[in-house]
Amino acid sequence: MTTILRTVADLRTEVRAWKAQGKTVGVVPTMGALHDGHLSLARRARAECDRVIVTIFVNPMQFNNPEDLKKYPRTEEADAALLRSVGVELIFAPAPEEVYPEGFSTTVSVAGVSEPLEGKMRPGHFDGVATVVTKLFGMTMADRGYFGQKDWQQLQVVQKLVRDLNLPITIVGCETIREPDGLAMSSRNVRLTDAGRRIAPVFYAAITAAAEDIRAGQSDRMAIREAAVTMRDAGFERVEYIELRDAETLLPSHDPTRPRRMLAAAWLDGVRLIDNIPV
Ligand SMILES: Nc1ncnc2c1ncn2[C@@H]1O[C@H](COP(=O)(O)OP(=O)(O)OP(=O)(O)O)[C@@H](O)[C@H]1O
Ligand SMILES: CC(C)(CO)[C@@H](O)C(=O)[O-]
Ligand code: BAL
Repeated sequence: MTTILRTVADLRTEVRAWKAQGKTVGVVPTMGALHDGHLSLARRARAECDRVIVTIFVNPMQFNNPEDLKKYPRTEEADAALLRSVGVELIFAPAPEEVYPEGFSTTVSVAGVSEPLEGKMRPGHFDGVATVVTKLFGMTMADRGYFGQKDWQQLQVVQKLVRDLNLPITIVGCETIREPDGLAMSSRNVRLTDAGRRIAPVFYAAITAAAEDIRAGQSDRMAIREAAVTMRDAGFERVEYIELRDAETLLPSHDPTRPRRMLAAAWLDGVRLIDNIPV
């Protein structure tokens, strides 16, 4: 059975009872509109923890664009059915007032890793993510937290905040789940037109080709420029960034002995898509 709870008090009562029985608890934070990417996180949590909580909360604090917040897909009934099929015990779906009651005034801000790339393009976004994730960890008292590599920078921000604040939770980064044509699954993909959906796989193909060229010895700058041209020629309105970075700090990296990551963001059909791959 999958229970839906809406208040922190009810959630705490349930989790305290589990903990008293010595059960381990996994949490999968989401904003809903669930797809196979989310479900892969829930399945991994299911395999590794005695009890699984999926949180569904479209967090206003992390949206720097009010239109994006308004248009964010909300499909709670379908989400609950999917989570039931995975065997998730509890859905925590609070109202904004429950998470941010009158007078709420704390911000968690992770300096450094939050600043480039998504942080630069979406000012305030990672403060919103770091604050809500810290709250969700406190509310759920989970032992393990599951996050997708699709949001690579977010995963690094969360790992850093857990280390810096000594939070008693282990973060598990899960592989990006893709459509058969390579497009990374994302809740925002439903906003693409049919024509846009046909163009979208060029994103992953272009950054994959660039990563291969860099590994084969081509200059970073040249390989990245070619990827951007390929995407624009295919019909992407705008390539916001394609960057090769240190996989953990996200600082520019020209040291091939350290793990590196290519991260990118681009607009198609007025929808902002992101993706990343190891190099
Ligand atoms: N394709 C995917 N593969 C693996 N994990 C994913 C995938 N898509 C999302 N996730 C992870 O699921 C969690 C919740 O993400 P979120 O609810 O924002 O979904 P989303 O599809 O990324 O939506 P958005 O359109 O906001 O990017 C995050 O940890 C995210 O990294
Ligand atoms: C982690 C998260 C649920 C926090 O709101 C969100 O940023 C997301 O869905 O990736
Ligand atoms: N998937 C990361 C959350 C966001 O785009 O707001």
